[in-house]
Amino acid sequence: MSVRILSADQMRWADMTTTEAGISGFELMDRAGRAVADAVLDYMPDFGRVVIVIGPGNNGGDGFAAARYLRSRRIPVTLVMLVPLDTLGGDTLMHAELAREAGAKLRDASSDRCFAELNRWLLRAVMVVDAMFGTGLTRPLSGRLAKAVAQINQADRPVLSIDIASGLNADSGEVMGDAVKADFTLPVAAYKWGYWMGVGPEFSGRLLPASAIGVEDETLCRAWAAVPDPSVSKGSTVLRSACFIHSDMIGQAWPKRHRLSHKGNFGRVWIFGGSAGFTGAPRLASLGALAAGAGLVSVVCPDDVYPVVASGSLETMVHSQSSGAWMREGDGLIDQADAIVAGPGWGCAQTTLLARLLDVDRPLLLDADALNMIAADAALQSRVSERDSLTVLTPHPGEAARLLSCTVDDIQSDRKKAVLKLCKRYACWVVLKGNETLIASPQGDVMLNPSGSPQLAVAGSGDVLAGMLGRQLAVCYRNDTDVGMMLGAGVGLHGEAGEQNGWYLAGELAGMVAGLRQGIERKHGD
Ligand SMILES: NC(=O)C1=CN([C@@H]2O[C@H](COP(=O)(O)OP(=O)(O)OC[C@H]3O[C@@H](n4cnc5c(N)ncnc54)[C@H](OP(=O)(O)O)[C@@H]3O)[C@@H](O)[C@H]2O)[C@@H](O)CC1
Ligand SMILES: Nc1ncnc2c1ncn2[C@@H]1O[C@H](COP(=O)(O)OP(=O)(O)O)[C@@H](O)[C@H]1O
Ligand SMILES: [K+]
Repeated sequence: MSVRILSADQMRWADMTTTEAGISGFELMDRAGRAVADAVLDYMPDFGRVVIVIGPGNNGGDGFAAARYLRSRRIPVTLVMLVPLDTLGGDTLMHAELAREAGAKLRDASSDRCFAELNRWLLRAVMVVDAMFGTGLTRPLSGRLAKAVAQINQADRPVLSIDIASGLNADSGEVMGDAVKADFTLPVAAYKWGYWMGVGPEFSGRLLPASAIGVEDETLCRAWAAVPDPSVSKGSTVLRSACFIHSDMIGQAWPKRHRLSHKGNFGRVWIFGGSAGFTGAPRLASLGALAAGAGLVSVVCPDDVYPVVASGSLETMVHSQSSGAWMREGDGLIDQADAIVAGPGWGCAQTTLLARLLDVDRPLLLDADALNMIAADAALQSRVSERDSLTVLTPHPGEAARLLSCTVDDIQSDRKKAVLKLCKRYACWVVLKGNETLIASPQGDVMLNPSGSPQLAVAGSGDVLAGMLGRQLAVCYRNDTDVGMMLGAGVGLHGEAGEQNGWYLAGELAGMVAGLRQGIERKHGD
């Protein structure tokens, strides 16, 4: 299954490259149509008529091809055309003819006189296939085409959209005039950003696995370099690759534990955080690190909150900042750290200590107040971008806006652009949190996390994530594991835990994470 995410132009380039390599447009359409028919057969609620609404481009061609495959399974099919047949392209016309020969009814709804045909057939459908527009939508829908979308949405039938819900911009997830509210979207060959950007998730319904139509993975990967991503601007890192986080990636991060393993094998995470009024944050981060499987977790907190943090932490070692033992030159305890997390609940009066941590040659995750201090201090900003060791920033949209001196709306209106800008500005890994968290490497490799839930919008869930990712970085440091895979798996598991029922406190979220993680580790033994 492909997990690549492409822009509309990149997809067009990949389609074209594939046809130049010898697979005809007709054949690609045919394979897409077969995948659509299979998906319809999987999800149609009952045996009955399938109505396929055909638009002016190749998306409609996929619809005609699907009709033939559905007919071969004796499904009654009506093809309702929103443009005259004789205006369609050659491959599409050939598929239209084959669909007719296979017994599909072709009905014209391309003029005001016969537009009522659309509603007449929609009312007789058990399922509707939206083959109006795919990646070729260039302007807002208007007139009859917009009316057709409204009628499909009003018909209250299950809708499967081919490639993308018609009317949704495949890159930005914006609605162009109006858009079909799909129950299912079947991506053709690869995923498009529009499913997740903007209001895309509200229109895409359930995303099915991308159909393999013969566009090679290598071609999809070359498309990023061949065609610039629309989000790339002067101030941002160039997007080099894009995929979404999937269960295989999550599985790889937690191999089976060796029978003779001990806590020293599973990474030591050091967490710097806590301040008066915010004593829970470093504790939640430490729970996150332990839940993700860290062997040893230490917390360093300001002296005034030391008794509170220490007394609430059974499983972690707690040091006060002034005790000094943890950061002696040469043999200080900090030398034992495999990764450092700084920021949860720390307050903004820790710039001196933060500057010292930036000098420690260990993977460093900067969260919460560490990010706020950096946003307000040009000297710290330079030190972040000049660091040689692995550095990860984990801002939520508010922190991201401070780091880029812009508004939250600027961040949220193009999150992909924002994450690439943060990479460029700070020359490090960035995890831009929120619905559909984005991770980007300094080289421009972007991962999108499709899991998660608004359940996660609760105080402390980000602290749990910071600790979890601290553990992931510790494993990278010890075992030289792929950083993108480890961060992606951490974010993915956090999202999956957030989707579970049975928790509402961030501490309980850590418990959910631990349960899922242990399940993955044990599964590797089966
Ligand atoms: N390429 C391939 O080999 C393969 C492609 N595949 C499939 O094809 C889809 C992409 O096909 P596509 O490029 O033809 O785009 P699609 O969205 O169907 O229609 C574009 C047409 O709509 C028109 N148009 C645009 N906006 C409009 C508006 N607001 N109102 C009215 N008209 C508007 C536009 O006209 P123009 O802008 O030129 O005036 C053009 O005529 C892709 O998503 C996948 O499903 C697969 O079969 C695999 C192989
Ligand atoms: N609506 C949402 N959908 C999915 N995930 C969300 C949503 N809201 C928040 N989250 C996730 O919850 C976490 C919240 O982190 P953050 O804002 O730093 O919270 P806190 O500072 O309280 O710990 C992040 O991982 C974020 O991606
Ligand atoms: K469509």
